[in-house]
Amino acid sequence: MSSTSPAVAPDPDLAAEQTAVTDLYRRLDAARELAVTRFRQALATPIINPQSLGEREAAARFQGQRITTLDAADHGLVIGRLDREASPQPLYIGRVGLAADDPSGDPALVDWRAPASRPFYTATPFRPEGVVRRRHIRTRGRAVTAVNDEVLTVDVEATDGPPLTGEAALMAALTAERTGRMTDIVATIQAEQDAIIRSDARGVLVVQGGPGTGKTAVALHRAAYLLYTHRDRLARSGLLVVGPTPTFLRYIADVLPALGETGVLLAGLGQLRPGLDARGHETPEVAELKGRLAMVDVLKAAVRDRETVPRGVRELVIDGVRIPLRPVDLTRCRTVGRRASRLHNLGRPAFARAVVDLVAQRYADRIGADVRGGSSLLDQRDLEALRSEIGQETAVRELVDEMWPVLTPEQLLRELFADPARVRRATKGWEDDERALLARAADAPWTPADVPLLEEADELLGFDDSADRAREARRRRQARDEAQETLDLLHGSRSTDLEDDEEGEELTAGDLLDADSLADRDAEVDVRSAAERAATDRTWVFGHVVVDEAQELSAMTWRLLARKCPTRSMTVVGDLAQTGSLAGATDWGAVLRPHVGDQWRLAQLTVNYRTPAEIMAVAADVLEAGDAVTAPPRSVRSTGVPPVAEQVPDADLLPRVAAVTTGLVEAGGTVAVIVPPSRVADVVDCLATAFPVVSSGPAADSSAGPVVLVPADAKGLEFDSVLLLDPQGVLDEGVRGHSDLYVALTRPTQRLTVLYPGELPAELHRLTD
Ligand SMILES: Nc1ncnc2c1ncn2[C@@H]1O[C@H](COP(=O)(O)OP(=O)(O)OP(=O)(O)O)[C@@H](O)[C@H]1O
Repeated sequence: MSSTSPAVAPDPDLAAEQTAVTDLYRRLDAARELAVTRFRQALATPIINPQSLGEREAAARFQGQRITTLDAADHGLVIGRLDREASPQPLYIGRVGLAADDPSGDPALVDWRAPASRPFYTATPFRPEGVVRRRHIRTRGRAVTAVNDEVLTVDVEATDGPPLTGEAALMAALTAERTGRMTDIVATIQAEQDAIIRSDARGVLVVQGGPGTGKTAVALHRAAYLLYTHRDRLARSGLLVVGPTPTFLRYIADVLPALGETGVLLAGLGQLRPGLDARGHETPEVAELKGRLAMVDVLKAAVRDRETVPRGVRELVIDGVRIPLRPVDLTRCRTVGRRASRLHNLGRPAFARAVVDLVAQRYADRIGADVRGGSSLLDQRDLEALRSEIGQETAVRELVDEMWPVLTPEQLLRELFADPARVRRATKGWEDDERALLARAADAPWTPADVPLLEEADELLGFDDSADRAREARRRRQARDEAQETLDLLHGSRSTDLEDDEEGEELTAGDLLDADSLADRDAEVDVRSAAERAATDRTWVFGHVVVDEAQELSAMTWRLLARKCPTRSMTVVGDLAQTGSLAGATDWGAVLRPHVGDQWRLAQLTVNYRTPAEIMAVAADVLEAGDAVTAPPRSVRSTGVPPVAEQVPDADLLPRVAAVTTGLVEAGGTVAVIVPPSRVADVVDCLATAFPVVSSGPAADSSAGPVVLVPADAKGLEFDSVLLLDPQGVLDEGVRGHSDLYVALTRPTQRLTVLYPGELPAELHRLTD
């Protein structure tokens, strides 16, 4: 427990803080009014050319974002204050920065991410960092409801574990009912979390921590911190946050705007390919296989397999002339294509030209030979014309398409997985039962495990953008000509009597600009944010990537993320004890080595802010039984409410589930029923008769009613109450049963009930003791 003693401050303090908070809200309102005025002004700016349109859009966007940031800060604007040795004035800390009237002194409110705020999170009686007193200010709406002080200059004795910062405020936050959405922790960030949030942006930072240690919270606050401290760079390049499922992303989506950030792209594992939302299902074994790095070679082989040479001699008939093409000649054409580009689609034009040359030559030989007994009648110009005609011949085009089709990644994968013969050719040395796992109906929906494969295929295929480039070159030439005309007009119209008078020469647009830069200025300005552009551009490179529940990512997904972040500026958070997927990680070094070698650093979180000690003790037994490589986290609080286990005969199970769920709903807050996959349908049917809204699966929403989840879908989430049904089923049905049970047990913030038919698994003995 904390080494400082929280005390409820007397009323005069409350009144004084109310005055300060009211003043800060007045400044917030003024700042917002100013932003709204500027926003309107920006919209009213007349558009005289494309450039002014661009500028107008950019200004409106900037002010729009500022309004969003200020709006988000309205809730709980002020979080506390620091009284410092060096200054008679307190320093107020809040969700945004607000300027003071006197710009030479402290700001009226310091943004929680600014360096000056740091002691608010890190100062302790052992290391007060110049702070005499830290005051947490709690508010509801704009009213101050409590202030909690910590005096940091008192003598304290060392205690076990790290001291808590702002214990009273922290406990109030932790015991609050959950809403189904994550809230920010700006007011109560703890020192070990703060060190991670503000850690250097460079390199790969891995945050390993048990359930409820605030990994997700810390990752999101770090994202907000980096966007604040590296504004310019990240505004240009954007920041990607990767989470496991759409439900999880919805759960965290509110936090970043609440932290004042809008320029972040959130993506689930099925959404890492722009334009695709892959939600198909597949077995863990298939997902694991598709997640292996060996798939890179499979795809390479599959692409080469689409560059084929017919087995025997192929005869084309052109204008009645028979032209035999031998495999050896066509193989030579293929070699020309392969040498021209590493990428399949980009090699095709060279291949096609080689085929046309070959056919044209043979044709010329034939018609030349017919007339003059062997020597050609055609000169170079005739041959050129002939080539052009041959290139239009349907038979030639069909041959090119057959031997070297233009391929999209979707087409490559669809046709590969739907054809066992193709799979066999692309998987030399594989066992047949593994090959069989890759089989997929051509019209099956894409799954998250397909996403890195589609992206990899893109890397191998490339796309032929020569038509786009030609179009762009034409557009530029035209713009340049028009710009030159404008400049000529301007030049022609300037006064001639000043021509020789250097002193008094007037400058015209033509002196300052050349046609190219004028054409550039008129080019359309793309005013979308980095996140918006990144969402549609698969070649986008991010300035920083945050990965949550990172233990679930396959090797192929890591490869994809490494491509999207060549600077390797990444924050990776996860828990090896919770890995549920077969493709997931059991060792951070092994996962990261192919991409960064040993160039990554590890930070650990050890305190569980979610699960009460009574429940965590049960979860810790499961962790141990599963031969975990990690230690369980230490719970920060206990509720005095022990978890309950009840044996129920199978036949009575569903009615009992309905009754217990009703009791938990009545107790208040969010409720989840966590079940093994085989029981989902029955439990949903049963609860649907008792509650107006019951949701389940990746889209489940606990703010609307109880949710029924398998452990994989509950990952990362938390609920006030959890009913765990059939723990033995969870152990048996999961590919990593102990991880799944551990995840299920660590979701509640208040109450846990376990219902089991048959025997209680030995791991849970504590529940019956
Ligand atoms: N410093 C803090 N102040 C207040 N609440 C906190 C703090 N740190 C964490 N929490 C709360 O603890 C809960 C658990 O945090 P979070 O979900 O980030 O943990 P996690 O490590 O990601 O857990 P899991 O591994 O189960 O996904 C959340 O409700 C979060 O808001």
